[in-house]
Amino acid sequence: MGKAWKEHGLHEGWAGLILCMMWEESRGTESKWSGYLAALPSKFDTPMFWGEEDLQELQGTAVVGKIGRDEAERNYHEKVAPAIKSRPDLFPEDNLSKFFSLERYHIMGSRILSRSFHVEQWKGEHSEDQEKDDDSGAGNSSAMDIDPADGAGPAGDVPAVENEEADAEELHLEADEDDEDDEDHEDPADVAMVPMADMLNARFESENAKLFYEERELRMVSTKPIKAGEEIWNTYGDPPNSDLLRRYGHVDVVPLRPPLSGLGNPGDVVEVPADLVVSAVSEKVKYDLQDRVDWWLEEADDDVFVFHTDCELPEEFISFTRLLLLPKDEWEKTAKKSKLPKPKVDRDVLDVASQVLEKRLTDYPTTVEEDEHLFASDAFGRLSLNKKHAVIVRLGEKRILQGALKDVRNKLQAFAGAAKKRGREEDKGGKGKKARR
Ligand SMILES: C[S@@+](CC[C@H](N)C(=O)[O-])C[C@H]1O[C@@H](n2cnc3c(N)ncnc32)[C@H](O)[C@@H]1O
Repeated sequence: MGKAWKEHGLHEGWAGLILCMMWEESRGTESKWSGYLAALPSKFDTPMFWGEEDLQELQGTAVVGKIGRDEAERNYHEKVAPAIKSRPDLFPEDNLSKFFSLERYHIMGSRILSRSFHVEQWKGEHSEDQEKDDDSGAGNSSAMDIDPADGAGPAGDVPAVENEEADAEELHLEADEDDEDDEDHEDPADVAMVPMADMLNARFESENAKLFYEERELRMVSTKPIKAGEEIWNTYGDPPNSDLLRRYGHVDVVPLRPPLSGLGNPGDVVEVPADLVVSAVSEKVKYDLQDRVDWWLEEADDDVFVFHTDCELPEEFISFTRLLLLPKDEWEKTAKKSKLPKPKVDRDVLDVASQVLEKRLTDYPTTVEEDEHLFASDAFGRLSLNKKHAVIVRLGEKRILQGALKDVRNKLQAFAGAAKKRGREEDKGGKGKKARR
């Protein structure tokens, strides 16, 4: 890897890959990728390109904090623009506004975000052609040519394919990865554009084809019989709608499963920050919670709890809430043993959970009832695509919160009912004894 490449920080994150793609595009038909690049879209429905008014509609959802526009622009100004300026031989002045603008940078970034594959470590030898490419300087590199550092393992089960493919690895679209820690920390060698393989759409649990690669060959293989005229679906890892929208600009709307009903994405999630639990508990107890919080972050490292469409309280959420509620002596014992509290719900945990869920629901500008009503109305059909997507994403999150809240309230009622019954029995028992005395 060239020294200058590293000095400009182009070896980390996506900036270098984006610059390569912009450079290839600037070469027009001289680039061996020109046909491919010309077939890629330049318009995206992802929130990266939304105006302020549409973004407001996503308030409260996991999308808002993850768009990464500022970070991308910082990379452009701090890494890419200085690199471009330093090599007028590669990036001539009259090409700059057409091919190397900030706008083109965002477009290339979005092409990668929506179309790249996460590749396995390249174990084969480089062919002569590849070596030539590698040697020809920063602008001629590509993700497939770079020696990867630590390759990611294949995702999921390898479906039964013909014998000769037994050793093939699955190549999965980037969304399979938990990209919480964002693209900027990614090793660019793990990210590859794969022309043709990126033609396929995906829908929740609809996959009937998968991409495999052997040492020198990529193969898209059907994994189920596909009738003539049927769509061939790849998988993007069935992410929640918040991620589908952020990365691809579309959402999944299919039948939901109990306890939820209606249409949405069964892969949806909602994030609940641990801070909300700390606030709710601190209203109930007099002691300081900081030691417990610090201990939790050391031991479990979860500052956000992820709720799924089963609407259950996540085990980590219960364990953390119990930790904060432990009497002093038990907390000291727990800290000594370095063992997280068992995820067992009791009245106090449910009380806290109900407060937390109610509070989390107020992060959204509209209520779940308002969105359900809008989603089912004719007015929904008249909304712009962005607004429709925003309603579907935030409704999906709110349904989980509401489902979890309903379950918590039912359990609280059951506790209250059981306590009343116990009280009545004790009363009866007490009176009985008195009477006997
Ligand atoms: C890997 S590409 C798939 C090929 C794409 N259809 C194309 O024509 O270039 C991913 C993009 O396809 C579109 N897409 C994939 N699955 C979709 C779906 N279920 N509904 C709507 N759009 C979808 C989204 O725009 C997404 O950004």
